[in-house]
Amino acid sequence: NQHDQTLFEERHLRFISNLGKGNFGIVELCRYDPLGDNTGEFVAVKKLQPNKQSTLEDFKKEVNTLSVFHCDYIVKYRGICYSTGRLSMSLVMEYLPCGSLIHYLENNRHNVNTRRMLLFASQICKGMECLQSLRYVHRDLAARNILVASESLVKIADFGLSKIIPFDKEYYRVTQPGESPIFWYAPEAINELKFSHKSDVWSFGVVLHEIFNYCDMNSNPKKLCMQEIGYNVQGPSVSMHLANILKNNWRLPAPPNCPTKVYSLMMECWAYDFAERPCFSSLGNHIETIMQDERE
Ligand SMILES: C[C@H](Nc1nc(-c2c[nH]c3ncc(Cl)cc23)ncc1F)C(=O)NCC(F)(F)F
Repeated sequence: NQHDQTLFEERHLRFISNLGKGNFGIVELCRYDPLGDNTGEFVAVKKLQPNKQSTLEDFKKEVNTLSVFHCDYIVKYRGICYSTGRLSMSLVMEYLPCGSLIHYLENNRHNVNTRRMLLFASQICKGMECLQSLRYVHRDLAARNILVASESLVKIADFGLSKIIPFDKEYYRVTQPGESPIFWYAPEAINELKFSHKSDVWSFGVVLHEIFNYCDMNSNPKKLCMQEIGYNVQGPSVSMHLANILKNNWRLPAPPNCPTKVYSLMMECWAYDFAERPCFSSLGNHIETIMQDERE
């Protein structure tokens, strides 16, 4: 709740480097060093940049979201830092030195086997079950938004686009598309801007595809979809072309050496009708069954 919010004093936050730009704003690597002797811990600080899409209120919602999540598979929120004059605020999170799953898989292809990939996938499922239990839809589930905590633990991050589904509905409809990651979007999200736990399941299928492609940038979802659509198609009509090929049952092709059972799991996540897609709990169980069969 609001009262046990851990407050970080801006004067003790020492900027080290920029980690990247997220849905809400930039994330910096800082050392929180109240003793001033460089013994303080590293933290990831997300600076809010209120723009047309996101306001301070939305940001406070993200803060509250993260603060109630006590899940091993969701990046840990540490507290907030009000900047001088309280004009803006920053979200302080744990810093995971291994970085995003894209970075990790690109650089560790040789020592990540099928079992390890399936372990990561089952952890993402568990993190999504946590989110779902609080009626949150992530809306930007992608390998770039998964953090690697260790060689056997990953965590979901970047809730900048996440929304709470209203209690009287099963989906959340956004007003403006913004710069959306449409290649990770379910058809109903592309066509009607409708987001639900089942549209997150579709995106999970795309994350599974990324993992089994070792996040190889030459065969990432955007590249493969644009190859199918045709590079001469530009701008807003891309989403219409993407919706069409999905309607005509085109799907991302099986990654090289991807086990048949894993590819059919992706295909289940990409059922055109969201009611036919599995839920995260059954996905998690299915993945653990495949893990047992995978004698590595
Ligand atoms: C916008 C920020 N971008 C980046 N973050 C980090 C990062 C390393 N270690 C980290 N530890 C805690 C956090 Cl919150 C981020 C990082 N590395 C490269 C980035 F481009 C981000 O949040 N990306 C989502 C996700 F966290 F999943 F990678």
